[in-house]
Amino acid sequence: MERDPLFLFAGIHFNRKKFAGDFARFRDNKERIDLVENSSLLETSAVEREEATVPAKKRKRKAVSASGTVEGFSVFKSSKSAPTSVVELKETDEDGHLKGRKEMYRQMERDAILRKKHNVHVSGSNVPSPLQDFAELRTRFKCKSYLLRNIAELGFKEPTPIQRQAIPVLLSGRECFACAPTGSGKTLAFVCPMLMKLKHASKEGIRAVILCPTKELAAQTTRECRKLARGNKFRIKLMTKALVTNPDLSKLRCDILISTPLRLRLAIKNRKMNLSRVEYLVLDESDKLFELGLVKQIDFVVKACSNPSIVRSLFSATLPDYVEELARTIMHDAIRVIVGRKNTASESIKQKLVFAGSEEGKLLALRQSFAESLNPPVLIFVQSKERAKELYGELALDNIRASVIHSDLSQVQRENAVDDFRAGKTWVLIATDVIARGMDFKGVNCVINYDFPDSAAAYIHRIGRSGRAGRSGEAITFYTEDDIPYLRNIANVMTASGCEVPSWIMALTKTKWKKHRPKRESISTKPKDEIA
Ligand SMILES: Nc1ncnc2c1ncn2[C@@H]1O[C@H](COP(=O)(O)OP(=O)(O)OP(=O)(O)O)[C@@H](O)[C@H]1O
Repeated sequence: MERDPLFLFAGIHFNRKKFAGDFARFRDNKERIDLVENSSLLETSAVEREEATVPAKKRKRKAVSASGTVEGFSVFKSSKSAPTSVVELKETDEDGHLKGRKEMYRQMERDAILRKKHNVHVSGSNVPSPLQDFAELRTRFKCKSYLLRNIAELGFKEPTPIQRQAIPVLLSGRECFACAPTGSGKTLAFVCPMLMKLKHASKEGIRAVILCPTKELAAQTTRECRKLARGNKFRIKLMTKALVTNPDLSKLRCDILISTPLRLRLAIKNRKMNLSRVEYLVLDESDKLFELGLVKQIDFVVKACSNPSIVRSLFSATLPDYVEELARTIMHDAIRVIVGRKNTASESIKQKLVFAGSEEGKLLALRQSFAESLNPPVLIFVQSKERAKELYGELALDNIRASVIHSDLSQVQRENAVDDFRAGKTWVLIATDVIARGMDFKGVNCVINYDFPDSAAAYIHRIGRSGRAGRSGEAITFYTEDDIPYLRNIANVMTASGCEVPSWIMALTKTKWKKHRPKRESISTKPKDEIA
């Protein structure tokens, strides 16, 4: 009887003596690679196991699309990557060969244990070993001391789970799509290997590009990049409005460029920006970038990054199936890294649903919370800029130190709102979804969804502004009658991250989520013409 190779390598309990016969079948190098592949499959999560059991028909369809192209999006396909083995079999003679194989199995076991400990699930062939610690960056990958020093100065003692696995994947030249909870250090997971791969500043043009869905996030990522690159002479540039109006960007001296897709597209199209030397491309918040409206711009940028040895990666806290399927078909031999369960909220956030009855009820509940228990800084999300202005007006009446951010404000005003909140000058920041993704406000104690989010992903990203980097946080979501059909969707996210939900909510039928932005009564208690 053929034994399932997965069975052979079931983690640390493998009994080599008992299965010596099976063992002998795995002699040559080709099989060694198969085994490494299989062992990585072993570590897949329950979610991935579910995928393995999808009906054959579905799987067949996937297989077909994996070899074909996605309509209007075929640009990722040209990439080459050099598969890298974690354990090199150095010995060539028979004894040495055996010794090498033994060491390889031991390493596979160690990798499996480490991944299990940190809840890391991988799939793809020949997955590099996760990092034990940051020191391994030097011993295994010859990381320069400036970077290790900067990591230490930022107070990072241990790599986070996504950093443990995604960094070696990218350093091995493999493409990667990664999904890890909000606030779990994804930025370092892609910036660190990027700095290591680029090695030093060069005059050869743009060599790395990071795409972010919003200007605020692009600015934040630029700052983080610069902090990590301190002591090296990399030119790290943010694609600002001023830069994009420069008539000729063909000679821009820049190693790393961080931009939103729209600005970068303009720069390529109208300002002769040349991305043909880009070796490293990151799509941060990739599911947002793949949303309708942005996908054309992404396609344009990715095509412009025509270097055949480019390494591309996708990072997000939410990775819907359609983005994953797209990524599967367009990336070359990519490794998938998932921390925890896909599309769940960070477990360090205490989540609560509050029935507010009406719009009036929400304002009352908010005022009451401020009076009784709310511990600033607090971030409040509403569904539109009009409502942000209205709520800001109301909180001003209560003398609460609040600021507001929405798309009607100038870039400077938006930056000031974020900076004031960061610096503690304001305690409450009222926002639309413009800052729901990626923004890292370290000490946010509570996120209030004043208006119910319009999707599960929006919920996960919004509440993920608190409970970051292992800190605890709180999230309160107000709902009214209008929101009840969608309650169950949020409740599912809550239970998946360990929060309790009343049983009547779990008994509601799940509604297929359309963008849920009902027309809501005005928040304002002031006459209309007095609202700023
Ligand atoms: N190894 C580490 N140890 C401790 N803190 C870390 C480590 N790596 C990153 N951080 C900190 O964790 C916080 C969150 O990191 P980051 O913004 O990269 O999260 P993220 O996973 O990208 O979140 P989001 O999905 O919301 O964009 C930051 O304040 C960062 O400085």
